[in-house]
Amino acid sequence: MSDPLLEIDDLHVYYGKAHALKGVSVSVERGEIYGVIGPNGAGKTTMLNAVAGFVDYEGTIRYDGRDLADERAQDIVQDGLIYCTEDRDLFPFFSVHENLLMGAQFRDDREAVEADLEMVYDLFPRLDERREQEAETMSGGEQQMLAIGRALMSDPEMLMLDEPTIGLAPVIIQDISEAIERLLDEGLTILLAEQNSTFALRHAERLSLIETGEIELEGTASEFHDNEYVREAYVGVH
Ligand SMILES: Nc1ncnc2c1ncn2[C@@H]1O[C@H](COP(=O)(O)OP(=O)(O)OP(=O)(O)O)[C@@H](O)[C@H]1O
Repeated sequence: MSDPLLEIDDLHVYYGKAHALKGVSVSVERGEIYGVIGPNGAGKTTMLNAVAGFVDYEGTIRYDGRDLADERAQDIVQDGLIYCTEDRDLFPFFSVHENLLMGAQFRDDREAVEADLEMVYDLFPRLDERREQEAETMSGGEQQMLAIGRALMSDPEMLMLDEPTIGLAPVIIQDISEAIERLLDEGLTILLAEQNSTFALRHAERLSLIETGEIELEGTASEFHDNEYVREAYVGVH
């Protein structure tokens, strides 16, 4: 039975005269990972930015039944929707531990926050080994893990991830893959924007392909695998 947590309907975004998103509709079911793939400049980040309220949009975005046009960014986080941007937005001079605590800034239950800290350290042992290290001195992969860990510290119901594998070594991508699978097992809902189609197809149950601001294809992972155009243009299997 359909139980959408996030519903994006007929989304349009303009940057001046440029029409960056041209009527995009996506529905993310509770507990699933939904992938959005597409080339540079397709509009993936713009879509996530619209959901986060970072850009003006036309159309409707509903989270858990509520119209996000009526909510402020802080309310969205407190309602369980968190966004891990491509820039990661860490506090560079704060330690790993301090960055993680910043993720919990809207929470009151100290015991639950402590438990989630341990959950994040268990999920990412590389962070556990670097609790006191300043974020700016960490590798790109460690920073990505920290950004995901910090997002998890808000105790989200839904996580939006923008290009979490960009520029990362396969061994680090594997660590992030395993973390994502564990989080899905625990019931987290994920909206994943990725140019790395192999990674997106490995995890996502359903996907959309966006090109120049429009959804060109929508379907299940196996439908994407079977699609010759997707294989040739995005997965590199000829
Ligand atoms: N702030 C902005 N002002 C003007 N144009 C923008 C702005 N942000 C994005 N764009 C344009 O909107 C289009 C979609 O960009 P977007 O960043 O959403 O694509 P993307 O699919 O996330 O690409 P990438 O994978 O390279 O991040 C691009 O043509 C981009 O140049």
